[in-house]
Amino acid sequence: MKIALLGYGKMGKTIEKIAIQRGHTIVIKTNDEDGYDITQADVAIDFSVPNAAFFNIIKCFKHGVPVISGTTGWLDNFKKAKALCEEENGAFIYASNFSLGVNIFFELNKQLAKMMSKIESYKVSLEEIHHTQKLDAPSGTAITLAESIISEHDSYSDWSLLSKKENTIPISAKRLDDVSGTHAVSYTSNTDTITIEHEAHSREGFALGAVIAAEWLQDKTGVYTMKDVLNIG
Ligand SMILES: NC(=O)C1=CN([C@@H]2O[C@H](COP(=O)(O)OP(=O)(O)OC[C@H]3O[C@@H](n4cnc5c(N)ncnc54)[C@H](O)[C@@H]3O)[C@@H](O)[C@H]2O)C=CC1
Ligand SMILES: O=C(O)C1=N[C@H](C(=O)O)C[C@H](O)C1
Repeated sequence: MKIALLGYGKMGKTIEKIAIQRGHTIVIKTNDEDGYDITQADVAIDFSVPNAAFFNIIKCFKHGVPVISGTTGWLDNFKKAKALCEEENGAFIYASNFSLGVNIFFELNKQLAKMMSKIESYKVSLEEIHHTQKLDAPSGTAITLAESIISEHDSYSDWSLLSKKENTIPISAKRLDDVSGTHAVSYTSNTDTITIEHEAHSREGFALGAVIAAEWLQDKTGVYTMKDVLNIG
């Protein structure tokens, strides 16, 4: 596959390594919004910055190039991107986290929230830890976890950074040197705490998931998720 890397930072470089190992060719690597011909690529992988992702994605739809996006912090425009994809008969996968481990963790989180919905004595909280260069907080993965809890648990209707309000899931976002990404969901009662946690050891799991998603999407049209790609849950 000929791959365009829209965003050639920490993730773009890791994806390049994994894509080449899997026999693909990188035909575009860019940190700019233009100055390249996207139609050279069979598929585009966008890991850029929050204010560039939407533009990069819709450019791919307009030129008939399937696109994977892992960029976080741009989801105010997600519904618009979905609608444009359908209008242009494009192909699109967005995931706040492409790693297999986190996608399994997403399913565990849903199951646990469903169980906990029946037990009033436990209160939920989320913690995410990332490297200090991260632009957005809370992380996209923490938002996905919180939204799943809200959909499964009767006591919660919103999330917020460090909220103490009833019905609102508090999220703590910490920034420490060199942390690839750690997410923990905790349920605390007066007597104990249950925690499920995912810790990424490097960026390779995210990158491998993104390349697998690109391989899967290549000949399709429509809007999909990692659940479709991995066939889990
Ligand atoms: N969904 C997932 O599995 C994961 C998502 N991410 C997200 O991916 C994004 C990128 O992460 P990193 O590579 O760590 O950041 P980074 O800061 O190392 O790389 C981003 C790159 O985008 C470039 N850029 C700026 N404007 C651009 C434009 N208009 N078009 C294309 N590129 C442009 C920057 O120059 C930079 O090189 C972040 O939003 C992060 O949260 C990161 C890891 C995993
Ligand atoms: O910026 C990062 O590094 C990461 N961002 C994603 C997020 O916001 O959830 C995924 C992963 O945790 C790494």
